[in-house]
Amino acid sequence: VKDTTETPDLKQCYKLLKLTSRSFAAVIMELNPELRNAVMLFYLILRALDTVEDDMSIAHDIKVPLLRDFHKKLSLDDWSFDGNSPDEKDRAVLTEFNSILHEFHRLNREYREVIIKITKEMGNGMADYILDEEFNLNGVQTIKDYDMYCHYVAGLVGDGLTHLMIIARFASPELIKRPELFESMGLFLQKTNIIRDYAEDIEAGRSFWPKEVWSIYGEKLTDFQSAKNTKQGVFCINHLVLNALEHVTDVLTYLSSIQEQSSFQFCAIPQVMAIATLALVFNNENVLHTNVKIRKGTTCDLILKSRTYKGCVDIFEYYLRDIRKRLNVEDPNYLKFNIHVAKIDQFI
Ligand SMILES: COc1cccc([C@H]2O[C@H](CC(=O)N[C@@H](CC(=O)O)C(=O)O)C(=O)N(CC(C)(C)C)c3ccc(Cl)cc32)c1OC
Repeated sequence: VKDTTETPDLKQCYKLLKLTSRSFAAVIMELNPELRNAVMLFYLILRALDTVEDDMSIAHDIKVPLLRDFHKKLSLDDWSFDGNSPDEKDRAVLTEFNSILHEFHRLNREYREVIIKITKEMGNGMADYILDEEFNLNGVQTIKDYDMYCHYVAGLVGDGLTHLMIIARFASPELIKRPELFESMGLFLQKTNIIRDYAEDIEAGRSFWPKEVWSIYGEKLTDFQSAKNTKQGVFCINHLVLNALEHVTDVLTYLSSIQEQSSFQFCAIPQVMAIATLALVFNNENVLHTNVKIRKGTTCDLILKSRTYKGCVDIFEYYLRDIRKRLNVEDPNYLKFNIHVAKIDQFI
């Protein structure tokens, strides 16, 4: 019989989850008990990895091996790390890592193997980027580099979660043969975040917009912040939105393969938030100066409507039409947009 007692460690883990991301934590809490702890622990381990990577006070010769070997910490009974990440909620995940480890060892072996495998690949991907001089100096170059970067930070998460759901028998094993589908689940979310976070990232001295795209519209990535380049900046946003929309058919195909209600909602909610965010950033010059967010009321509607597959398709259809209506004839992307959105319409 499954031991479902709430140990003090498990309570501590859920406290950490609520601390790290209120809204998404609620979605994880709704998951079927068979999957809830595995996903919660996977989420916290990923946050711990992110916190190490983001902690600028850790010297490279410490950080690189720590990231590459992070998956080996998951085999220890006790381990924690006193970082100096600016954010208290992120620091806690590392200082309280013992609770995560104790609960991790109570997971079904197959779940643990998936989480260890993804943690290893992501940790090594992060370490490679830290050592990649060209990436640190000039940022993301080609669209291929853009997709690869998003693979390491987000595609791998889609990979891991898909395998956890298949082990739990909540998703069709057919998905294993379609890695491009779970890759798109990650890339659609990450590309939406990268487009939306332009102003915040430039402020932090970085951006992940690929040079192959932004160099069509400007000399330097920071150019779009000055008023005279606003129009070019908006065309660049639209080009990146069009690139992200290429993942829509994969996302909808993936969602149609999830067979358990709480897992379906867990997967659907971030995707419908992302399409609503893409519609918000499309043709929106505010993105060049601030972090735009969809309204709370919209979020509630999306969560309710995304409970069924048809509801999700309706949401995507609504926002794709909305974007198409606002296409600007002088936008160089005009023709490509129309062709692509029409293709998605056929799919839907
Ligand atoms: C099949 O794949 C998925 C199915 C369901 C959810 C997610 C994905 O959704 C959240 C949703 C989330 O975390 N939303 C935030 C809002 C925000 O960050 O803007 C929130 O609601 O707080 C998200 O954004 N990321 C982060 C990455 C995109 C880097 C993977 C994420 C990080 C860890 C986990 Cl375990 C899961 C996810 C999936 O991952 C692709």
